[in-house]
Amino acid sequence: MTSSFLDKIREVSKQFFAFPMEEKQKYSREADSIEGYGNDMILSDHQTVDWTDRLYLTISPEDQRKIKFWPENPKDFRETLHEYTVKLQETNDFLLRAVARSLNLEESCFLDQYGEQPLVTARFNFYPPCPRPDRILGVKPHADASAVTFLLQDKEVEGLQFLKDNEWFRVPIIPHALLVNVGDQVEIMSNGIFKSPVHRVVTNTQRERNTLAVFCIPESDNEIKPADQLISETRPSLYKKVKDYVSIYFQYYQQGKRPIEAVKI
Ligand SMILES: O=C(O)CCC(=O)C(=O)O
Ligand SMILES: [Fe+2]
Repeated sequence: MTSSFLDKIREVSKQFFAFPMEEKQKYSREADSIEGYGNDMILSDHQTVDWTDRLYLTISPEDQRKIKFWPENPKDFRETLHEYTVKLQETNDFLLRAVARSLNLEESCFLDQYGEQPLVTARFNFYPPCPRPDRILGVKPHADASAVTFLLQDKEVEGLQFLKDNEWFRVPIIPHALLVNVGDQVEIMSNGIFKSPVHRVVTNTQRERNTLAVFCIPESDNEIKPADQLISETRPSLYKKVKDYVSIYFQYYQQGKRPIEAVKI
């Protein structure tokens, strides 16, 4: 992907969030559904709400797209998103084959667990300036439910941080790079060799921030599990077999718990 193409995606997402509220609200999500434009979903009385506007869209399988939520403006939004995610799916496949090879496994052993019809979703994140960054997060600490996440960061404004050894580390801006994040499902499939890291987004008082996360997720009917070759007497299976991990995930996430704990043995 060329850097001008990455800039183009940033541009269309910025343009969308810059429209007046009436325009964006044409794509508003329904109260109990994640898909569409809106704020953080409220799933629990105990949750903290993230300081963010989002546009959440299903990309693949194509027959599951809800096109009524895909912005008509800017004019090239739909086409650009489609083109971007086609490329990302190729990147996802390439990457998972390489990861398998790096562990001396059959090349397709992770990809096979995606099933015939993997799910690809996109989350456009818009973080407005926030009066109380000392108390309010753009996204609360979480690890991703996906197998793999591709994040296109803002070119000018930082905000993402990863947790390691109880300390938060900031992610620098590399304008022409995508950040690839291992999600919980690769942690499970790799029997914990690849860890799904906890991350959060901090806010700032001065500048808005735009990012786009694309999540690659195994088909929900497909069972995922640690690859057989990664289980041995010395390294037993650390995770249960699981279907539709994303549903389990959401129940835990909004209560501030780590969903992967639910599938650990
Ligand atoms: O906006 C970011 O930098 C990260 C967003 C994120 O973690 C997510 O959408 O899962
Ligand atoms: Fe995330």
